[in-house]
Amino acid sequence: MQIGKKPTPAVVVMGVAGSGKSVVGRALAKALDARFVEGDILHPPENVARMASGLPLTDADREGWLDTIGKEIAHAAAGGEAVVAACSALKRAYRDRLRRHQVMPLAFIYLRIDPTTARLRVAGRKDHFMPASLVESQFADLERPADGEGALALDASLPIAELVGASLQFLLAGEPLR
Ligand SMILES: Nc1ncnc2c1ncn2[C@@H]1O[C@H](COP(=O)(O)OP(=O)(O)OP(=O)(O)O)[C@@H](O)[C@H]1O
Ligand SMILES: O=C(O)[C@H](O)[C@@H](O)[C@H](O)[C@H](O)CO
Repeated sequence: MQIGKKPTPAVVVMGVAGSGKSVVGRALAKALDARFVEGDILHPPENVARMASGLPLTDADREGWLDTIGKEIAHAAAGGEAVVAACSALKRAYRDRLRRHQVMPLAFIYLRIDPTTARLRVAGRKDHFMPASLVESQFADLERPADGEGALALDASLPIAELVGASLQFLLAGEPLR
């Protein structure tokens, strides 16, 4: 989809577990008429088993998973589709790994949240493999996006509609996306 004269957006909604990547990403994809790529369901079974058993993923565990997501984004973009992916993308190296697969610039929406709220949200979610005990490790790994990374940081406690509105504004304003 082409929005005005801007290029078709390719966006990653990132942040720690519980920050709202899935709900915000899905709503943003709907607003953009974009393909939604859910990172959670692209983990290999061994990653899911590791998290479910209370062990955080290592850099090595995440490599193949990031490549799968990067390729999904690139595939949609190559077909001319707008695409929104939900992926924790906690470290700079992970974001660079996602970028490596792209011909087009990749924008990031970073959902900023405090540990207590994240833990409460994850604990309150009953149908998910991620235990609340792993939230602390997510913050330990988190490297906030730096200036120049093409990221918009938003307060994850805002209502979903506001988060989507601010994301759309950022994408449509054609901020430098790399
Ligand atoms: N802005 C928000 N306001 C209120 N509740 C929210 C908001 N964003 C997300 N939530 C709720 O918090 C919980 C976690 O959201 P969600 O599953 O989207 O997070 P996530 O970042 O995708 O987590 P994970 O990476 O663990 O899958 C859900 O119950 C969701 O409904
Ligand atoms: O990088 C990671 O540690 C994982 O990808 C997690 O973030 C999960 O995908 C997700 O958040 C589970 O709820």
